[in-house]
Amino acid sequence: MNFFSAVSVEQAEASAHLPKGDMWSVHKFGGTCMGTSQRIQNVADIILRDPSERKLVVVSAMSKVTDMMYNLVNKAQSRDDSYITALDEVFEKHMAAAKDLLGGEDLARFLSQLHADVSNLKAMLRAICIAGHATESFSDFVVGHGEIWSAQLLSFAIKKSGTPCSWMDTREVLVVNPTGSNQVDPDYLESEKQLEKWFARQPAETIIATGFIASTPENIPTTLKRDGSDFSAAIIGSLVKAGQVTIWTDVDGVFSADPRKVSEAVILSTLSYQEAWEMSYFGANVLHPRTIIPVMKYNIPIVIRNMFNISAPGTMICQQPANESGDLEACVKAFATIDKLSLVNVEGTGMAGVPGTASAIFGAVKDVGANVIMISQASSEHSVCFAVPEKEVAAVSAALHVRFREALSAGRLSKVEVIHNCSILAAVGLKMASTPGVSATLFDALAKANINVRAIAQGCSEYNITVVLKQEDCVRALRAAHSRFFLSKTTLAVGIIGPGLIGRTLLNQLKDQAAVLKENMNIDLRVMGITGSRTMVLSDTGIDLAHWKEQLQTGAEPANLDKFVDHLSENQLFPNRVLVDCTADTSVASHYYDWLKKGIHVITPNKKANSGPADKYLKLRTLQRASYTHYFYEATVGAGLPIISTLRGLLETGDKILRIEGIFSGTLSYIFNNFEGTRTFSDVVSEAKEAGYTEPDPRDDLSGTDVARKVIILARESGLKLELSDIPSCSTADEYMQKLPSFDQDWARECKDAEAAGEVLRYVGVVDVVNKEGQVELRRYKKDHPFAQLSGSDNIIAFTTSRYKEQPLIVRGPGAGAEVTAGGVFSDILRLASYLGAPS
Ligand SMILES: NC(=O)c1ccc[n+]([C@@H]2O[C@H](COP(=O)([O-])OP(=O)(O)OC[C@H]3O[C@@H](n4cnc5c(N)ncnc54)[C@H](O)[C@@H]3O)[C@@H](O)[C@H]2O)c1
Ligand SMILES: N[C@@H](CCO)C(=O)O
Ligand code: NA
Repeated sequence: MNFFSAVSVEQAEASAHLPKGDMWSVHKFGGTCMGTSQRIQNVADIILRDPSERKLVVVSAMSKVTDMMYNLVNKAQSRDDSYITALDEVFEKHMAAAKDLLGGEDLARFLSQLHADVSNLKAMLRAICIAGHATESFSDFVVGHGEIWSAQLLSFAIKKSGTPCSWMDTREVLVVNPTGSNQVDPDYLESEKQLEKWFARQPAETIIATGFIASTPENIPTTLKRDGSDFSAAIIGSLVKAGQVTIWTDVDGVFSADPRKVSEAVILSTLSYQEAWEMSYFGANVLHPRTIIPVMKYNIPIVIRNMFNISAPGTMICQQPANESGDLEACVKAFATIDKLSLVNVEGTGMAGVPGTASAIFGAVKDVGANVIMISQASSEHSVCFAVPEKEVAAVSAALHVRFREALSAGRLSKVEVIHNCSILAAVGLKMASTPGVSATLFDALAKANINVRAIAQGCSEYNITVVLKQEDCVRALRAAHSRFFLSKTTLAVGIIGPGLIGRTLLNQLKDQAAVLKENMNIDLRVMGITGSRTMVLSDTGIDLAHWKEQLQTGAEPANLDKFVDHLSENQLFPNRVLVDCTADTSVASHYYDWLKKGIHVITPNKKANSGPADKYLKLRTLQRASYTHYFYEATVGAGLPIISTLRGLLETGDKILRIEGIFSGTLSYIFNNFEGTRTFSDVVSEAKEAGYTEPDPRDDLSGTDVARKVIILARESGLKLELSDIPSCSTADEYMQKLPSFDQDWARECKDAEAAGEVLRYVGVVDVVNKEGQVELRRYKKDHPFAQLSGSDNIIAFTTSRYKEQPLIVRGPGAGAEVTAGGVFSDILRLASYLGAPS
């Protein structure tokens, strides 16, 4: 019966990776899987569920047993008598497991064999103890018992259910030649012969084989050394031409990146043999490369599965990975990193065209026994750089200085330089070779996370692209690259400074919209910190925006802007970070330069930076233009109205700005539109403040300073180098405003005069690009003029340009207020997300 027809859909899906037909299905269970009697029983159940007709199961010793066995040998060698009690512990462990698992005759048979083995071992260890020395084969013989006992236990556990099952001592079958470097080479021909003999003696359809152990051609017990039982399974898989080799472990499969470093890492459903190779080189928890070779020859798929989560389908390693979509994202399978490296750079004009330089360099490296992790040389041949482990670099550097002493002193080589504290980030994927844009995307992701790449290597096989970076940047780089290829969503860590009117409105808008953005646009916005002038709250994963106010009151710590910024910039979860300055503070604005320099994007409605001293402003803009770090400030002029973006659009497409004229103050607009003499002036000003139109200090509005700042911002945007002090005295507005309430008659008369002329009074700002000046003044406009038609807090801005000469381009609408301003800031955040790669 096919077991899977009787089980859940989930388990049926799990069978998708099981081989079909009468081919052998090979399984391997490591020590952890065989850790307890219960686990051995679970292993038996998994085997019994495999519908394949022929099954060969390779097992390791129960967990910790191999170490216990080596310990026995070591004790005996050093003539420490406690090897006897240590052997008793090994015996007890297996006896207890057997008693749990088995009963009756099976138990008796296992125990009597265990007894016999243990007394043999005791005799052998005594001999070792007397000699004070164990040969390698002695020790291999002793240690191999762990596998023998676990294979026997499992085979009895399977037999218990009525399924015939034999166990195989692989020392009778696997023949290997030691290679000297703690490795062995299988002798496939000889092993195949031995295997045929074994089958002739013991035809069986379910076989439990010992992992790890083998024999030399002289029939001396040995082990597969560091490649262990995975290698046994792969060799046996290739000998029986298995339909599949399943490696059972305690993880769901191969991850797209180290899940301890990248919480969004995903399990890969397929990997090619070469990709698995690359990943294992980079220390991913995959198979040892040697394990892949035997099965690769016969195109036998290897499947990595989690025995503690049977419903997970695992990762299939095979020749032609299925379900490849061919898109950019599918080309990069995984990312891996290696830390603690140094780059060595050998440089000089005397290298170009001189054969033998590379050989001399790497000869010297080899002489000190250092391992070269990657090499890069551009075709100018003026420098060769390579990465070696940090602990080997001193010797390498010394050897190169000795080897090239003459060349260095003659100036043919200019330097042998060491760059410490480096890491490698590698993107792995077979299809990178045939897909344009992969490296561009990788480097783009790194650039956008403000990560500097020190060296690059990519062979033409293109299984991997390797970049060397500063070790401190490595995890962030890994996350930036991983999120670009795997999440395809733009993740942004946001820090909000100044949760006043605009700040808290923005936080509310973010709260209401975050889920929609995530769902529809793959934009993941996380507010990692909020700071006011007295307290701040920080979070590593994102503040709950429904409760930030309470947190800022109760769970908060004293505000500290440096700490706040460090918290955001040291955040490892999201590579893209943005500070949103919702204050009107000059000192906060003075930090933008440093933040941009750190790769933190800046968004603000605060006008102080852009209307402050011109040299500082220019320095800021120059830095920002030269980097991938963004600075957006749409809400500084006309709040949420598209003023800056309209101006930019005109300029960037080659239009010439002649004049920008407008009503830039929502507060003044409101006052002009509502002060009709029936209410007191201070009442109307209070209304404007109440409505959220005024600056934190309303005198900025009433004095005309706020308008002057906006004129400066637009003038600079248009290329004029103006200072705030270049705007002819703005005090007119202040004086006018002050007079306004007390000289009601004057005010009424002025209005009347204007009215009689068919005109109205308006407080306007002008950027006169032609004459390179800015003005702020009270003007009279005809009633049919667009500037005369405003209501509420409306702003209106007219751009006269070469293209819009007869009729200016006009933007009009509410130019102050919490919702529209916060909306303008929010849309800058989304503009940033789209610059960073969010879908449009
Ligand atoms: N109100 C509008 O319609 C409008 C429109 C466009 C632009 N803006 C600009 O938006 C900004 C905010 O305006 P608002 O009305 O929300 O002001 P607000 O006074 O209500 O809020 C400012 C907040 O910043 C905090 N703050 C001040 N200095 C700080 C510091 N050094 N560190 C941390 N927090 C600090 C204050 O405590 C306050 O909570 C201003 O720059 C303003 O010019 C406002
Ligand atoms: N206080 C400003 C807010 C918009 O910058 C105004 O009244 O226009
Ligand atoms: Na705006």
